[in-house]
Amino acid sequence: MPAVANFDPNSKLDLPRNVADYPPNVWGDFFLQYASESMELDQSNAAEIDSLKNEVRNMLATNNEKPFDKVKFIDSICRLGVGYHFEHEIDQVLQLIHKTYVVNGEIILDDNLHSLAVLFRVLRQRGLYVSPDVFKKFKDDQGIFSKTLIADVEGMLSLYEASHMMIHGEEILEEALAFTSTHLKSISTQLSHFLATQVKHSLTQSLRKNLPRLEARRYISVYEQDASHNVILLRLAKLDFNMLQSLHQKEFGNICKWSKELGITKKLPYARDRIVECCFWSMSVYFEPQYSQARKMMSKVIAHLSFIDDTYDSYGTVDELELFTKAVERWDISCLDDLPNYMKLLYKSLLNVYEEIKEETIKEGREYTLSYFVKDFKTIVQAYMTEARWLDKNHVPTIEEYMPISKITSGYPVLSTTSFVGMGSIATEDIFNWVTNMPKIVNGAALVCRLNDEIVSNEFEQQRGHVSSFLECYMIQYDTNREAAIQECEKGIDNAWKDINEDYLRQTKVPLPLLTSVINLARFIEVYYKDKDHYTHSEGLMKTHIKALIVDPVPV
Ligand SMILES: CC(C)=CCC/C(C)=C/COP(=O)(O)OP(=O)(O)O
Repeated sequence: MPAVANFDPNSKLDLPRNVADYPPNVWGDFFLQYASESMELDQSNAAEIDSLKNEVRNMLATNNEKPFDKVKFIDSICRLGVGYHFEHEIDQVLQLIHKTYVVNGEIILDDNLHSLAVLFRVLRQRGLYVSPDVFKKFKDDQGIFSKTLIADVEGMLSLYEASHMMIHGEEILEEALAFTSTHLKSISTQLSHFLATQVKHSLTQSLRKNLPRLEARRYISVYEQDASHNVILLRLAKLDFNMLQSLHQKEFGNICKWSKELGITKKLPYARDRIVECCFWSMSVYFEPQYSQARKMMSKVIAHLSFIDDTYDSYGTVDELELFTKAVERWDISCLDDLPNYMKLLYKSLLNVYEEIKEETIKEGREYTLSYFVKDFKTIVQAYMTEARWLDKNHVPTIEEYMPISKITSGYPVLSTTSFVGMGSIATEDIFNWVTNMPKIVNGAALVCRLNDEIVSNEFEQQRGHVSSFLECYMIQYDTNREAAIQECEKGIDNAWKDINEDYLRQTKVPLPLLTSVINLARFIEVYYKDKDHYTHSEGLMKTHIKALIVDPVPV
């Protein structure tokens, strides 16, 4: 039995515990250097940023440009990560374009494939419906996409990116995705290094499924190499990126300091020590300065979910877990006495985080958010308990039993709700009612999380005792093999994205920033649970990305 199994002198030593052999934390105390009392934005370039913002705002307001040029300019602004400064202006321009050039969903403007595909994607990204029939004219007499398009790499790439906005029943976008993926892959060896890099990147990480801040970091250098780039916009993107980065650094520093003082990772050595990655998770949900406080709360909640997940998945015995579940159901500090020592620590710390959240929401007059948060938190802990009981009894659930529970234990329903707690008055009580009743977009994000996690984590988890995964349940229920089960997962993920896109388009009562938070949760999974679980194995891609986004400034 691994050494950590007996770390708590008051826990029962003779009990079998499924301790996982998690890799250590890869950051140590690195971020402590950035801890800071003052959370003011760095003012050194503030005046220049303001003046650049004004110039870009004026460019957005001029009416003498062709609609396609305007849309491409807006696309660059958004990809460069500075769209949040111009939400109102961008909205006005796109609403007007939609009103003028889209009739009954059909785009009535004409241009080449690249321009039409960018227009299609940009409008849908704003939640404005446009029909994909605009791409029909690029098909030949046999009804398939014309081979002549293969030479148009820019058009193919744009059609590929546009196809990821697909909703259910859009056959033409399915065909577009298959066509562009196949041909972009096969021609990539014949392209210039610059173009081949763009193609390769898009094929592994489409724009729709990529995190905005990662895209900004990458696109700044792509845009810079485009001879026709807008110098003002580029300079704004660079300065703004670095200004926000220094805020993120302070936030990471402060949370690391809090975690070190709390000392919980030392006291719960069976759990993953991933505080930096938890900060990165919440920074991926929203990066804008107005969500600094929201990130702080969310990082702490993610950290606790991670400890609790490891307690249920690995160290806790089923009897101890029953006690912890009851304590969470009662949500009262008096439950502390019922718990074994190591759980006391976790429970107390969880309630402290809750008190902090409560204080903040009371300050904002938004206490109504709290009951929704607590309800979702209880639900996830009860679902963890169901999984622990299954494991204890060696019960292999049917897919019908497994999916509703495992969508909850993906953590994404409670994290969607948590993300809204810090988003201010746009997240009204009606919206909390909506988000906590598993709307399609949250269900989709939970599925993206659960099914991707199943594909990449299954073997590592089954080495120790772990509740049966989707793959096992499916293989047993349908008497089939692993490949078929993985295929079913992939199909589920594709469908989940269509649900996400559909709900995103159809929601008129939910402001886009809220929907974007949920999409960003799904995107995080698409990046960090793709080829492996980079949260648990955080030394590779995860570390490289954290370094690029939080540590290394963009050269200016
Ligand atoms: C989204 C949330 C809740 C983040 C907190 C950290 C966490 C539990 C990650 C998933 O771990 P895992 O891959 O071990 O998940 P599971 O145990 O569900 O397979």
